[in-house]
Amino acid sequence: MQAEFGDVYQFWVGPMRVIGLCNAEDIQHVFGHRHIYEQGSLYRDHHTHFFSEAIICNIGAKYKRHASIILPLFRRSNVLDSLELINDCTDQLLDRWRSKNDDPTRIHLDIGKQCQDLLLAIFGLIGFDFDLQTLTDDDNDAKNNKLTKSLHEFLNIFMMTIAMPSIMTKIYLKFSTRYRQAFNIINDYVDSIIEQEQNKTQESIGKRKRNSLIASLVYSLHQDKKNEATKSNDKQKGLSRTEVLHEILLFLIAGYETTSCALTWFIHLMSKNPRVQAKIKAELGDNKFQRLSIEQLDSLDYLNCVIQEVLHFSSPAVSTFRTVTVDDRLPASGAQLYKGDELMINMYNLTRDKRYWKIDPDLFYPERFQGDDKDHHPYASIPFGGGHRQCIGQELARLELKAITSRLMQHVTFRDGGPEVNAGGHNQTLTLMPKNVGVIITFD
Ligand code: HEM
Repeated sequence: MQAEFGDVYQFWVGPMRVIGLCNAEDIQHVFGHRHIYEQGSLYRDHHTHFFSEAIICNIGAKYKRHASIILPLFRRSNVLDSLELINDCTDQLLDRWRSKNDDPTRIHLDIGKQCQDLLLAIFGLIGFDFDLQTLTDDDNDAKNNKLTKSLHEFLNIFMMTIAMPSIMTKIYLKFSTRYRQAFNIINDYVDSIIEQEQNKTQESIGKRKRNSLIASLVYSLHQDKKNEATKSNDKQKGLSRTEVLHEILLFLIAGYETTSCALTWFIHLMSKNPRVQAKIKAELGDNKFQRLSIEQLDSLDYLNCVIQEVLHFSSPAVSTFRTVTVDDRLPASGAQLYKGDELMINMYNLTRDKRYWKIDPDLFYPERFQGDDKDHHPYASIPFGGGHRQCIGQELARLELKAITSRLMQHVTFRDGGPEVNAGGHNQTLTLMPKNVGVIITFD
């Protein structure tokens, strides 16, 4: 669309005017003015079909109530405590690979699923103190596949219904047995997660509520449901059971899908770029197998650039939305916006826009962030969005990616499985997932 219509173009979704934005200057303005630009209603409306009470669908007082409970848990200081757990789970994945290492030429075609299993296991434990058993179970075990398959099904239906009018989505979800089955399985897991937490003493929940998502959610459950329901959103405190359920459902999906997508890209890109892999291993130096501390991870500058480049080169999220709440004019393009307009912020286009990158943006080249592109426009690479509705989980995602990739690079080398099976390309689901990934895993 940008190639044909320029940096700012419009189209209509029913009666709603949607404006596509592709220039960093206007996008910076949008993200910098939270009183004018609110969470996109196209974004919210669709999510509402799946978890209407979760933070992603909320604005105003309701958003603030949910944010006050959830946001503090995802600050960097809280997230850092999860390092050991991330290492434990990564070691489990390495053990799984080791146990299948009988044939050193085997091409692994299920890297995407392996990454999802890992990230789900990690998020289950970090977010919910709950072992989702996606790593401990054997590949063919029905139980393991049940949850990952149901989450997949849920996401596929989420994507399939994106282009449908709202009423059609409603009808589809009401009558689809595929959706019902997936939803019921996920719901059973969510119920078990809540039940496990509720079985703990109030004292224990109270103590952990500052650094455990599930303890915080369960601690905030309304004691007097009827009384709370009569209050307006700005007077209410805590969350209803449905709100807790929807938050868990949202986080179960948001907590693994995007990060596992980035990790799958990392593995694919490493297999295609032995030079980059060798440089990461050289940076790890003598720290061959020992677990790294936060300080050691922070000192890995080159790996940091690689992760930045993976998120930049193959940004898991391609766009996000904002709704205009007051008439405004965009500073760079001069486009006039009116209350009720919807903005589509094209994050992916920015990453490929030659105006913002001195080194060819179509090249996977981590060194760009150490050299010519070090001082790039701050809004030319925004994998986590921006402004007050930017990604809640970005500190956790960055820690996960750095801890997992450094641990993998301490133990294995990824090699190209061949031009066809490892051809890359992408499938657009909720994220931009790599399509053909086939790598050989060699233990160093
Ligand atoms: C590489 C990993 C990730 C990427 C690329 C990513 C990307 C994004 C993007 C682009 C947005 C929209 C931001 C905006 O509109 O400005 C978003 C929102 C969100 N993300 Fe992430 N995300 C990642 C990981 C996570 C994780 C690990 C979690 C959970 C722990 C998470 C939870 C959320 C939530 C709850 C929102 C909605 C925020 C709101 O509505 O205020 N994300 N993410």
